[in-house]
Amino acid sequence: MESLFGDLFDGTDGKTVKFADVILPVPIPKMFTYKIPKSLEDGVGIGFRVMVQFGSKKVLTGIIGKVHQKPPKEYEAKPILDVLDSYAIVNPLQIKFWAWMAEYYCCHIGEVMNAALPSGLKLSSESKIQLNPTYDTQTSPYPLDDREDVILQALATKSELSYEDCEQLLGVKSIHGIIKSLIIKEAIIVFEQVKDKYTPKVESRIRFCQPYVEDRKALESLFGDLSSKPKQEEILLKYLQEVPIYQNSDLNTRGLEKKVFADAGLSMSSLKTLIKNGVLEEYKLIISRFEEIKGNDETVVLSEEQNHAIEQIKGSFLEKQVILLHGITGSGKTEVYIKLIEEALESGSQVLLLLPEIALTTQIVARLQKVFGSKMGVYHSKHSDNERVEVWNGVISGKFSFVVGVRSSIFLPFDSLGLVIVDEEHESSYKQFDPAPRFHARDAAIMLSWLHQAKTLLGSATPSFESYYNARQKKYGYVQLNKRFGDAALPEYLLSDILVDKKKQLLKLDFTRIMREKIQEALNNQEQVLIFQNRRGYAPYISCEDCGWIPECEHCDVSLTYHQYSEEMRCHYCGFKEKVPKVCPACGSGKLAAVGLGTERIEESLSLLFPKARIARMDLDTTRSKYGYQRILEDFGAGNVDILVGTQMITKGLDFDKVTVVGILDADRILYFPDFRAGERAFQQITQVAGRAGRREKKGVVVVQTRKPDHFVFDQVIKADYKNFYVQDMTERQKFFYPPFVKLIKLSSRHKDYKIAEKAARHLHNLLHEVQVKKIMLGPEKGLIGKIKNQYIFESLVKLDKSGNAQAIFKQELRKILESMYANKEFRSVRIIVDVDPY
Ligand SMILES: Nc1ncnc2c1ncn2[C@@H]1O[C@H](COP(=O)(O)OP(=O)(O)OP(=O)(O)O)[C@@H](O)[C@H]1O
Ligand SMILES: [Zn+2]
Repeated sequence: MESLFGDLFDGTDGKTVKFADVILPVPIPKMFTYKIPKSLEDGVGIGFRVMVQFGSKKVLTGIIGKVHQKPPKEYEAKPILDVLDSYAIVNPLQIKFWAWMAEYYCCHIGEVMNAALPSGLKLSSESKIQLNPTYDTQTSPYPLDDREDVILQALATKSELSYEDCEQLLGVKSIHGIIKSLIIKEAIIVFEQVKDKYTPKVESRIRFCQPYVEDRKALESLFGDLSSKPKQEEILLKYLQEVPIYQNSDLNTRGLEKKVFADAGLSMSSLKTLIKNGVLEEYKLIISRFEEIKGNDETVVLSEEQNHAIEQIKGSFLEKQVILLHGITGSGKTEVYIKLIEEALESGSQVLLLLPEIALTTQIVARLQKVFGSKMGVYHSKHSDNERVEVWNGVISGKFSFVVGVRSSIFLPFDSLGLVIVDEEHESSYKQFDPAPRFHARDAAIMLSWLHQAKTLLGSATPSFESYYNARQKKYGYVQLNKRFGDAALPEYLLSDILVDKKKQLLKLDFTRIMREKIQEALNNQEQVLIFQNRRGYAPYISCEDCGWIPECEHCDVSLTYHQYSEEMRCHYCGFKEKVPKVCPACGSGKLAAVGLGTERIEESLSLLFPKARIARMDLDTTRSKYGYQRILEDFGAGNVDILVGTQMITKGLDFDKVTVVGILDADRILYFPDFRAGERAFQQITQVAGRAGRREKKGVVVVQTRKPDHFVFDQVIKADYKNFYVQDMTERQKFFYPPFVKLIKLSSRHKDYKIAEKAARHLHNLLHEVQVKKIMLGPEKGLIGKIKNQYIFESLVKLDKSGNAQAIFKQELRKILESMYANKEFRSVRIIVDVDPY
């Protein structure tokens, strides 16, 4: 073992040894210190991926978060085994950002790293075995059994075997027992082989061998030689036609895609001969997965309002870091963003535009691509892992100075952001609920932007109340766009009372008379209709008309949703599926009926009510494929569909000129949601769907079906009186201690044993109660859904005072309490989930 002295000083030059704190993908809330071996010292720094030994058996890959000269106190640092990169794939600003996120959202920095890196950059390691060089069959005190012998013999000829190889070799399902025995007998050694998961896309290309490029005479005589071989001649002529090296010999370097020859119907065997004879050569080129797109300078003339808003924004940015752009639906916010993005790019900064869900905003992306072309990277979940790595690397190399993306794009390796825009900033899809980090991308983006000393613009027609509150408190700047672009009018609302129509027997297949009339009118005029219902499947549930039995998920505390198309009932929480029973399992009655409305059922009803109309549906079930959304929206945009039924997916940012009627089938579902933000969400959702109607010359109509037409939310939505609604709602929130007046933290304890889950929740609650800061604590009680995937859930809610350092103290204590709980044998198997800002 090395002496302490030898640990600090390496070799004879007396220089201090360097250490690296490495972020590892393990659920332990800290970084781990390793020694940087002299041989690697020049090749590493913050942001490099390294391999290290973790524990006694495992080899893990992590990222260096810090380099320093302090050896760890509690343990002796092991050396870094290897460095995987020749440049830092993560920059110091990102590490700062990760650290902030772990701190704020009370999670581990390793979890943040996991969320941040595209999986193509994460390394997978695979366990392999090799012969232990010190092992000798003759002298070993432990005899091997037959199966162990087979493995050892195989290792004598092959230097390594994977677990899978061994399983195949012996024809067994699980090899672990045998491997363990071989390790104990010291016959083999297990090691991890790291595989880099990203594979660049390569293209086969053809070009002339250099002598023919340099020497024109050689080329001419070559054609002479080939005059009796027309097929080979054809190939060369095709090449020269596409790559005129006579005019510019440099062109040969890039050559021609091999596929071109095949596409032209030329002989592939002649091509092979030319390569064999040293005339042409084949080589591989790494190419981008993204098509080259040229921006065109299509000039849009901004309206007076838009210009005015831009001036105000620029003025306000002189004083404020964050500005809220409150522009009504259809007011033309996109063009305002474009102008600001152009200016930021011209000044040499990077720009990030966040959208709630790219797949749904294909329209905006298409518009932006026209302006910014290949400067713009697009980053979202429907991209493959390899495509994501290319965007990541493109940001590092400078290829993409502007990125449009969903919430995970805040993790891209930007180093000089100048502007961050968050479009539809009120959208709940910016919040990541599971797994940790449970962050809100808008809030995190503001922090990111601050770290870069950049500006943030939040845009929405229906701002979140937090952002509006911050604007009214003058913490944010505030700019409005109060008119629709091109003088389009806001739509008219018609409230249609479901109960009245029911009584008068005017309700047909869940559609009220007014709703049916308005749809018919639109169809007669060759206009389009959007129908909104935030529930997919056929019906929320099935019920027995005789005994009231309702089928429930075996693993979760929820009823199963009926999907008629596949004739099954599914759990939307865990994916559990079951065929619909023929008779009620409780009472044997055959009267099982579907209750409630899902998008599938609405689609069916519409086809019965309007047999001539072309109807499409857009929800999670119809958009699972990569281009699912795009296809439906393109079809709708091209006028191939008259009525589009959908969930909240159809509310976001859609801009279609022929939509004149929007129908909301069951507004009460939106109104009565058990959450302190129910009112705010209802106002936002109704205004947003409605905002899809009448975005051009013709005024739109919004038909809202409800059992409560005099609910106060409707009144405010119709008057488009955002401010008044906000003021009323805020009075309530202040009275009952809800955000933005307090900070909310939700803690849930999950366990498969009901009693243990409950006990842990109580224990945690009591410990937190002791923390000496101003707060209110609720619970612990059974979660709104008491069981998910066989885990019972108990929740506590903490309302923290926002002033002073209550938050910091509380989070610090919380961390200690969690550690003590994990150290407690009784609660070790309980999953405790901390959710900061759980909304
Ligand atoms: N200066 C302009 N010149 C021509 N067309 C414009 C201009 N500004 C906006 N438009 C058009 O007006 C329509 C509405 O604009 P946009 O989609 O940007 O609205 P928005 O503010 O994002 O609305 P929402 O919040 O409803 O998504 C679009 O069709 C857009 O192309
Ligand atoms: Zn379930």
